[in-house]
Amino acid sequence: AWGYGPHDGPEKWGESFPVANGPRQSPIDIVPTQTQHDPSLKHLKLKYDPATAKGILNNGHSFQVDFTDDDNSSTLAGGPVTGIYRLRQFHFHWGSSDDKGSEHTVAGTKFPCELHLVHWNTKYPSFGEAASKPDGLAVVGVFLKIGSANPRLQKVLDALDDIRSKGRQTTFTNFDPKTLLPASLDFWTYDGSLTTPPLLESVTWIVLKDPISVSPAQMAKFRSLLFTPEGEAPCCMVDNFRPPQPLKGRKVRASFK
Ligand SMILES: NS(=O)(=O)c1cccc(NC(=O)NCCCCO)c1
Ligand SMILES: [Zn+2]
Repeated sequence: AWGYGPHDGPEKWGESFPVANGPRQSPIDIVPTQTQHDPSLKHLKLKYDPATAKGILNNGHSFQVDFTDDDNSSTLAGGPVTGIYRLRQFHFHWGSSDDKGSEHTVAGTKFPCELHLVHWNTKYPSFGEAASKPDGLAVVGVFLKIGSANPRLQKVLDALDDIRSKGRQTTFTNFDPKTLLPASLDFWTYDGSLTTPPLLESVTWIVLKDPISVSPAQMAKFRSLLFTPEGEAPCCMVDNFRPPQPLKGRKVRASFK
């Protein structure tokens, strides 16, 4: 199976997932001076019901907070998308040190961490179905920047003690992911893919321009997780990011001037 190490990491994924070298792979380096402001982009409409938060899981690649997605209680609309997309889960990617960790970069700048809020298009019957369609998914990316401790992250970080090893999960309820977003919803958008295998080219990326804060101590909590299941030699869950991929002629649009 795939991972982030020297033998199973991003440089090897193409052997099992040839789409790794496809025309719309993610992440990318966003170069603001080469983006185009698109005044026709609508504002992002995010409606999240805290009651849809269900659980938190260490899946061996990251950890994710899962939401019930059997109705339109938590949705994304507007922005670059047509129709209504349902929130499925959010997760993070981070580094072994504060100088790296994000998947998207901004004019070469790496952030220590990146949050992904994953939504699927309700024109399809399920996430699994949507994940194989070119307009199936919409992922909101949020950069985390080292600064003061972010109180909004604390409930998530406090739950990590219960899911240290791969396969561990616990209940995680009454949480509004909107509290994790920056004040401004200004964004860049482009057509891309999942950043992990199966690397499906089904994601409309919506990357917020403004970061949220995270403290060094909070970053240490992310790094206390393990890639490995209980009973195996422990391997710290760090550097679970794919590096930027070739743009291959794609345009990156900005919702702001
Ligand atoms: N990192 S991301 O592009 O936001 C993204 C979003 C939704 C799913 C995925 N990747 C997967 O679900 N991969 C299947 C196995 C992952 C862990 O079980 C990646
Ligand atoms: Zn991700």
